[in-house]
Amino acid sequence: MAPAQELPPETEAVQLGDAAEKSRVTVVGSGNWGSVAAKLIASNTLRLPSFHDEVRMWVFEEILPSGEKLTDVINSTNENVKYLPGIKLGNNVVADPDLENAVKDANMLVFVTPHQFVEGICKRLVGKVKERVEAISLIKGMEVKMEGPCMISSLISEQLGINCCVLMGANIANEIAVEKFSEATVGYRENREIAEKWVKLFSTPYFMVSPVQDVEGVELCGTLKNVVAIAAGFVDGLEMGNNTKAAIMRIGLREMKAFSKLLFPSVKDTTFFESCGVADLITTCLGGRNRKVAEAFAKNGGKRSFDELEAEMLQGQKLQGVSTARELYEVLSHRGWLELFPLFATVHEISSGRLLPSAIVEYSEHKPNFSVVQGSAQYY
Ligand SMILES: NC(=O)C1=CN([C@@H]2O[C@H](COP(=O)(O)OP(=O)(O)OC[C@H]3O[C@@H](n4cnc5c(N)ncnc54)[C@H](O)[C@@H]3O)[C@@H](O)[C@H]2O)C=CC1
Ligand SMILES: O=C(CO)COP(=O)(O)O
Repeated sequence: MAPAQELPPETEAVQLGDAAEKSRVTVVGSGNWGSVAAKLIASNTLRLPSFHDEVRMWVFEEILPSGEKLTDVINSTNENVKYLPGIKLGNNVVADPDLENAVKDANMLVFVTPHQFVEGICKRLVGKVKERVEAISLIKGMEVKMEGPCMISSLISEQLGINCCVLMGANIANEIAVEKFSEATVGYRENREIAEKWVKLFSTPYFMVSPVQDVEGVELCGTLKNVVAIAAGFVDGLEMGNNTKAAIMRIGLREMKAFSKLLFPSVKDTTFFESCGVADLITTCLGGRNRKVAEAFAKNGGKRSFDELEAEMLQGQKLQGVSTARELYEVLSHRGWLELFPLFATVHEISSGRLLPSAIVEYSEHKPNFSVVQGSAQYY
């Protein structure tokens, strides 16, 4: 591959922009990916005249074993010592434990927390954000409501009354933190100009971002691949080898595509070939946290719970795949789709203790066999 090129400077019109027009960015979240996102953004706000230098980062406050507050340590060392140790975030990143204060001046909000916390955060933000704020979600997950599944970007949009794009991709945070080359996809609904602004805010020579007009497709890719990664981890824990894992990834990708299109017929086939699709599926099944903890779960024969393993192995970082599998299962049962998605369904049945990890490749009643289902379902 050709060496990464320097990014072009902003156009003269943007450079001459009045200071009042500059955008202020706040990152809502400061976990492993949240901290890397703040670092990426902070390198660009310093470089690009259309943004204020400072990047606020809302921190869910916690007390470290040393007795110090995480926020204080981030601000004095410029490192998130708990979730991204050893990496300088940039002196223009300011950690703020006060959610309202962190967002009040922002006109660009980057949401990047584990998905289970977003609804509570949005409730606290109602009426507290600026009027014409733009948002982007880096969160991989969904909520299930009485009315059906609700993507996180829609939840943010609906609760706060603001537009919300998404950024997803093959983005293991620790690799991007040390500036190894990777790609990402920005999903947007209608406004290409806003999408381009997000692309500009995130792009660096080692982080190449492309816009795609398919917000649901991009977000569902990022969400569903975490369930496939749990299946890949089971296969690793059972030492079933590369062919089996490749089969799981292939079947998983087909289920991702089928489910996405059933839910949103507008989802584009081409989205699955972007970084948010097949590339994210591969990297997560090879090197992600969901895979790692699912491997340990299978090695223990399902006798130690995911919660216990997550706490022990990830030390505060959160898995998304197990809860997404549960949420997905609710949708599949409610709509009578369980038989169409045997891989998704089996992941939940194993992770909730109803089946043994070996069931991931076994015959069962609702799973006649994977190939029959693939051949017959019109949705594939
Ligand atoms: N880490 C990675 O490599 C990548 C993660 N993502 C996605 O980004 C999202 C955020 O993940 P990470 O930044 O890695 O977080 P993480 O997994 O490091 O999660 C821990 C974060 O949750 C916070 N937290 C704990 N309890 C909380 C509460 N009650 N309310 C609010 N926050 C609380 C912690 O303070 C910490 O900031 C997830 O949806 C994940 O799937 C996406 C791409 C890569
Ligand atoms: O989404 C990710 C990479 O793109 C990270 O996946 P894990 O949460 O499994 O580490």
